[in-house]
Amino acid sequence: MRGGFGRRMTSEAEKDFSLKELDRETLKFLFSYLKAYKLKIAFAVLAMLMVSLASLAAPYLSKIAVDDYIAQGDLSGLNLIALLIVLSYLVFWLFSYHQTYLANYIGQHVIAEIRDDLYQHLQTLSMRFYTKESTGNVMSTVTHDVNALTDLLSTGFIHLLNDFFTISGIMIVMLYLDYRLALLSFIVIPFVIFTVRFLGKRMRSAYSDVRQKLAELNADVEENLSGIRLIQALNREAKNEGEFKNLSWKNFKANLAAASYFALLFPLMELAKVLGEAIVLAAGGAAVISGRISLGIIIAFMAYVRRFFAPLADLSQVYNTYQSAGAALDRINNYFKADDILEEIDKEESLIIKNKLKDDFKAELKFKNVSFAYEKEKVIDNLNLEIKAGEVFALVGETGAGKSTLAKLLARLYDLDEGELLISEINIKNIPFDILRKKIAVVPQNVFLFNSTILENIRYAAPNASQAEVEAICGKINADQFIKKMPKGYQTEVGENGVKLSGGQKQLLSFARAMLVDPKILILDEATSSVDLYTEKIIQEGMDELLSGRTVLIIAHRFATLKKAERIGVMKEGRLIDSGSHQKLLKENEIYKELVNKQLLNNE
Ligand SMILES: Nc1ncnc2c1ncn2[C@@H]1O[C@H](COP(=O)(O)OP(=O)(O)OP(=O)(O)O)[C@@H](O)[C@H]1O
Repeated sequence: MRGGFGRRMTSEAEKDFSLKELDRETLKFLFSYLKAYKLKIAFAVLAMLMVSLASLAAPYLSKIAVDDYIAQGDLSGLNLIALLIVLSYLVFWLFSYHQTYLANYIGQHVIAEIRDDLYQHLQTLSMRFYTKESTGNVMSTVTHDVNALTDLLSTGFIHLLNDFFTISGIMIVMLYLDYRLALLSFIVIPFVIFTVRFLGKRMRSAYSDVRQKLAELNADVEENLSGIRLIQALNREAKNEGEFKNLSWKNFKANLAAASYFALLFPLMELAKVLGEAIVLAAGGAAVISGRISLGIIIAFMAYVRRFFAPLADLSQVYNTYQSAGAALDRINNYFKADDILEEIDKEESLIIKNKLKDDFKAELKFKNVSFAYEKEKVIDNLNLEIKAGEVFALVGETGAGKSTLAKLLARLYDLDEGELLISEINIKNIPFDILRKKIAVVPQNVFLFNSTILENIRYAAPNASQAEVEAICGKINADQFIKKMPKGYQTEVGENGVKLSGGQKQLLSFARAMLVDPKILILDEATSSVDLYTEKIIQEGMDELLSGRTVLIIAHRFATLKKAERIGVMKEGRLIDSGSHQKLLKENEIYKELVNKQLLNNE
C-alpha cells in the first residue's frame, strides 16, 4: 500500500463533496443499519429535546424571579425559583448524559456493524477488484471513511438536533415574551448567517486543503520509509529531504490559512452577540422605562441572546461533518456495491460435488479454449492444455507470456472470460472453494510472509497442523537445516513480510506451507533470481520429494527444474504454441531453443 493512503486522499477523498450528490440508495443503506435502533433513536431525540428545553428554562425562571418575586419582595418564592434553576440544570445534566451516551451507543454499534460487514464483503471480492482498486484506497475506506461516519453518528446528530431545538426554542420564547423586542434582536441574524456562510465556505476549503497537504506529507513519509534501503543505496537523502521540506512548508501554510479564518469566526460571533445585547439593552431598556415591558423580560432576553449565537456558529461546523461523512458513506456503499465476486454453487450442489470428489478425485487439468484478460487486452488467448494425473508439466515462455496468469486461474483467483477449466472433469466454477484449496496449492513467485513466527507462517493454510507435522514436512524439503540454526528455531519471528529472512529461506517456507496441505495438484511459480546457489541446490534436492505422487505444473525459469518435467509447454503471447519433451522441443522449436540457450542455461 505504498503511498496509497495519502495518494488516494489527495486525489479523490478530498474533492469537494456536495451533500446533494448523496443518492437515495446510499441513504437507504445507512438507514438499513439504523433501523434496528429505532427505539433508542427515539429516546435519544427525546433526550436532546429535554436538553434544549432545560437550557431554555433558566433565563425564563430569572424573569419570573425578577418580575414576580423580587419586585414583590417574596423571598420564599425567590428561593423556590432558585431551586427550580438548580433543578433545571440537573435535568439538563441528566438528559445531556443520556443523549451523548445513546448517540454514541447507536453510532458505535452501527459503525462496528458497517466495518465488520465491509471487511467480510472485501474478503469475498476477487482479485479483479483488487487489481482495479489500490490497497491504499481500500485501507483508507475501512479506517478513515468509517471514522468519518463515526463523527456523524456519534456527535453530528446531537449537534444538529440540539442546535436546531435550541435556536427554535429561544426564538419561540423570545417571541412569546415580547415579539417586538424579539424581532428587533433578530436583526443580527442575517449578519450571523452571512458571516457563517462566508467564513464557513472558506473554512471548509481551507480545512480540505489542510487535509490534502497532510495527505501528501503522509504519502511522502510512507513511500520514503518503505523505500529507505533504495534511497540510501542511491544516495537520494538530500533530494528527498528537500522535497519533504517543501511539502512540510505547504502543510504549514495551509494550516495557517485555516487558522486565520478560524481566528476570525469567533470574534465575529462575539461581535454579533455584543450587538444583540446592545440592541436588547437599548431598545429593551427604553421599553422598560416607558413601562411597556418588565425588567424581568429584559434580563431573560439578555441571557437568550447570549445563548443564541453559539449554536448558530456551531451549525457551520456541523455542515463540515456532514459533508465529509456524506462522501465517506458514498464510498463505503460503492464498495458494498462492488460485485467482483467469485460465485459459488449452491449448498446442495456443493454437497454432491464434495461427496463425488472425496472418493474419486482425479488430479488432471484441462484448459479448453481458455481466454482471459485482466483489463481489455487478452493475456490468455484461446489456450488449450491437458495435464494428466501424476504428470510433471513445465511451462516456459518469455516474460509476460501469461504463465503466472495460468497459475492464478488454476487457483481460481480470477474467473475465465471464455472457455472452460476442468479439474477432475469438473468445471472449476463448480468446485467448492474449500475443496479447491485443499486439492491445489500454489507456491507463488513472490512469497508473502506474515509478521509472525516461522511455525505460524508455515501452518497458515492448515492451522490445526501440529509442530511435529510441520517439522516433518520441513525435514523432507530440507528447510529444517536453516530453521534449526535460527536463534528460536520454529518460534523465530520473520518480521514484516519476512524481512529477517533471505529470499531462498522465504521460498523454502513457502514450499513448506504448500506441502503441509498435502495437495494433489501442485503449482510452482518459480522465482527467477532470488535464490542463491546453495539454497537452490537444497531446493532442487527437496524437489523430488515435493513432486512425487502429485500432478505438478511448474512455471520454470531454471534448467535444473526443467529436467524434472516429463513434458514441457512453450507459451507465447497467451497461447500454448508447442509442447513435448525437452529433446523434441530442442530439436523442433526455435523459441524453446532460444529460451534454453539464452536464459535457462545461465541459471544451471
Ligand atoms: N494484475 C494484473 N493486472 C493487469 N495486467 C496484468 C496483471 N498481472 C499480469 N498482467 C499482465 O499480464 C501479462 C501476463 O503476465 P504473467 O504474470 O502471466 O506473465 P509471465 O509469463 O508469468 O511472466 P514472468 O515470466 O515474467 O513471470 C503481462 O503482460 C502482464 O503485464
